[in-house]
Amino acid sequence: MAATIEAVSGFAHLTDLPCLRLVYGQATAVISLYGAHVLSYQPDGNTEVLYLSPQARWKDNTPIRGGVPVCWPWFGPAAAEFQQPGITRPSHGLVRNQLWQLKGQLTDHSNTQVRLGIDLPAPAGFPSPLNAELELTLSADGLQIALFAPASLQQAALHSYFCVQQLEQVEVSPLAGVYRDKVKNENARQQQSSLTFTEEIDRVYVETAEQLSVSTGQHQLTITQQGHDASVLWNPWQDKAAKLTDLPDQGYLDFVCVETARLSLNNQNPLHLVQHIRYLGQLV
Ligand SMILES: O=P(O)(O)OC[C@H]1O[C@H](O)[C@H](O)[C@@H](O)[C@@H]1O
Repeated sequence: MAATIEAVSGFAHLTDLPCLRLVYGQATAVISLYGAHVLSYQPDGNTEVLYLSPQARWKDNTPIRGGVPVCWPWFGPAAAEFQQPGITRPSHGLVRNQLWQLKGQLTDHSNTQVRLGIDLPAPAGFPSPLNAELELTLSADGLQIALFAPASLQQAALHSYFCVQQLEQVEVSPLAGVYRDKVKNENARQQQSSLTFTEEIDRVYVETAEQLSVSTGQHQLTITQQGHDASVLWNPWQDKAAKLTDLPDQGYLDFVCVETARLSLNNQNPLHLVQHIRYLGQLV
């Protein structure tokens, strides 16, 4: 069983991007040191599970559009608790556009694993420096992404973009119950157990399950989550996609985001947020 880790320069059109390529048997994954951002997961050597925008950029502090962005220590626009007068806080925290360091690597008969870390000086208004680690594990059982940080006021999300073949056939389940609808700016309740995509979707499901199934139209995935208190489901649809300069106008047809998130500001325990992606093969 091949199990290797190799430093590579560049992935897809993102030339010069410092990356690590993990191999375990037939499965491969690529993670960029910029953002500790997983860019690719191919469970069988030729099926790509993650979407990467062909217009994604990484220079000039731009976060990469696609893959699995790491949102930390806040999610979305910074809540009042993270604000400081006179300082503009970027969307989704501070680490999507930072270079992380390789802290450890391991290959053995059961998996291929890397650990990246980041240490940032205390931003204005924060009581102490910020540090986090991301562990990526590729095995016969799938790809696991785990984000760790010490106890503090924080939010986090593993903001995965999944490739889809036919958006109108995509279903994510179970996703019933209460959700925050960020498009309509209201709270709502979903009766049916699966979500389909027929309009702009930006929803925070707070009664989310430990395991979600994603049917992409051609493939079946399961997403197992730990340490989360919400799942965020996102597709920008036509009008918003047209405004995103790092996404082709029709790019919204090619992905859905299923994000494992910890959003409650009341929870100040250490962060241990996990998303485990399993590819179950082609739909028959
Ligand atoms: O454009 P970005 O900062 O990467 O954010 C992309 C999207 O991320 C999440 O899904 C949020 O819920 C959306 O409101 C946001 O539009």
